[in-house]
Amino acid sequence: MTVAFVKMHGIGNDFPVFDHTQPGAPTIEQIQAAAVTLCDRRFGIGGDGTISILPSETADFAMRMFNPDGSEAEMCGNGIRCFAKYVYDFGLTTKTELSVETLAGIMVLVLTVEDGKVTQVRVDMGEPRLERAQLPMEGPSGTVLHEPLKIGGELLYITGVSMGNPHIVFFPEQATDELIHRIGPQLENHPSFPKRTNVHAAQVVGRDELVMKIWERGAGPTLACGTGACAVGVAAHLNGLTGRDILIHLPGGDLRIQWGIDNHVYMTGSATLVYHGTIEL
Ligand SMILES: N[C@@H](CCC[C@H](N)C(=O)O)C(=O)O
Repeated sequence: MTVAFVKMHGIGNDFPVFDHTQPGAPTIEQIQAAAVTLCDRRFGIGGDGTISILPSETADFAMRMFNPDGSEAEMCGNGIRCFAKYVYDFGLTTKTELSVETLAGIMVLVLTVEDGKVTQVRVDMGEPRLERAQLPMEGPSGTVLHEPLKIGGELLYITGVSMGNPHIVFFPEQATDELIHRIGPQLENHPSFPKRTNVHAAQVVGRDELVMKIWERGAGPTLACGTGACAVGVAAHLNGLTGRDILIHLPGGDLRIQWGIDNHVYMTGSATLVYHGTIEL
């Protein structure tokens, strides 16, 4: 079967995007079964996960996301901005405020349109979930705030934030590639996390600015993680390191993260179309 897709990215976090609203589109089960190959950078299209656009009974659209290891993620922050650009730019909607059903709940998106194309998307990512059981992480009830954890003889102080998907954040003096490549896989697969976890090393630059390095569950090191940037923003404020409105420099670009007094986290950033293609499934 020949399947149409577009390749998109949100500050370097890249995805083959499949539109299941079109006649002749693959089923979601076919994309799930093929996710490992589709995301392979040598044997497939290549990507940090697949994004699927589906109809919804409770929102304007529904989104599903599969990681390069074939596991399904509850939510994808960079992916949902690409999703918004696709549905507007390709005429699936004329709305500039959209609701999108995800496994982490319904997200509300506000699109900035210039010359008929979406350039920026602001996403209401909902409330951060701070209870240990909501991550989930083994251990006593309560939050996971600046909690000591030994990883391979190294003592880390971790903060746990779920944005519907699990994130562990720590704050080294220098957030280097070497550090995240070493710590990331150990924390992702640590027995404390029954659903594994995304991992972020965040370096404070100022009260409203951070640099972060990323290790994604099911994907490894990536150039950006939108839900991860939200988790870093929340964790930094909870640890008294920043205010509630911050600019985060990720390896692939910048995201603005605002943790509102309504307790919702707002993420603003770009989305880019790279190319159209077809592939044999
Ligand atoms: N890149 C994403 C997150 C994708 C899912 C993640 N790997 C997980 O398994 O939770 C983002 O931009 O949020």
